[in-house]
Amino acid sequence: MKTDPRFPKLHIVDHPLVQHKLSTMREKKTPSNSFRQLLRELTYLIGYEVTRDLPLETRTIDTPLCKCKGNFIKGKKLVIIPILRAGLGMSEGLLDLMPSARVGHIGLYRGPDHKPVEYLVKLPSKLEGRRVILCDPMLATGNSAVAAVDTLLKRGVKPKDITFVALVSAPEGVETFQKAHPEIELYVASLDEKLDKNAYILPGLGDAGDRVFGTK
Ligand SMILES: O=P(O)(O)OC[C@H]1O[C@H](OP(=O)(O)OP(=O)(O)O)[C@H](O)[C@@H]1O
Ligand SMILES: O=c1cc[nH]c(=O)[nH]1
Ligand SMILES: [Mg+2]
Repeated sequence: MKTDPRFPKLHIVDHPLVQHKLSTMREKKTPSNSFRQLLRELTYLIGYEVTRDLPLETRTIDTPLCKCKGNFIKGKKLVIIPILRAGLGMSEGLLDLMPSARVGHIGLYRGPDHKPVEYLVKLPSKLEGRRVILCDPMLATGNSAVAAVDTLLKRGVKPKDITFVALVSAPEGVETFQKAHPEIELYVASLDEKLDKNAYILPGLGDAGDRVFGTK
């Protein structure tokens, strides 16, 4: 994993498998079905690092041969929250890793001036004290990520319990996010170069939602 001296909470998962799969996703010739599958596989690889600090508890179990101690993920249920639409491509992968997690949804799209417009919030009750993994493949201006976290904070989630997971990020967006929410850890597969004049990430991979769902 790499870090960047400008962004203390940013973790860049740059494993060779991650770089290979992400580069394939960036290619414009990659069709939606492969794009979706790669996004899911990349989420496993990034998710492996995101969940590295999950607490374990020990129970005695019976193997076919004897008793032994087994370690299991401990504690209150995790909550996975995709930012719709594109985040759905990552929440599926996270759920494969943690099938008993609860799932919430926050629907946002980038409206005029790249300001996020919220159109859906459906969250599990009693979010307080739960560990939340918020996911969205793209962190461009950072405005959508900031707005999604604001929504969670209003529901009583503490910043220390939130982790944000993305695939591709722009320095402008990481800066905005870390200014707004300096306590929150960010995991990405890549910190790209910059935003273009339409606030798309360069080199990026285009519009993630459209590529996941084949809408353009
Ligand atoms: O950092 P930002 O500048 O806010 O941009 C990132 C947001 O833009 C994309 O969503 P989009 O608005 O395209 O919605 P979609 O997922 O429905 O396509 C992406 O999935 C993020 O949610
Ligand atoms: O490059 C970008 C920026 C925002 N949203 C995307 O899907 N892609
Ligand atoms: Mg989109």
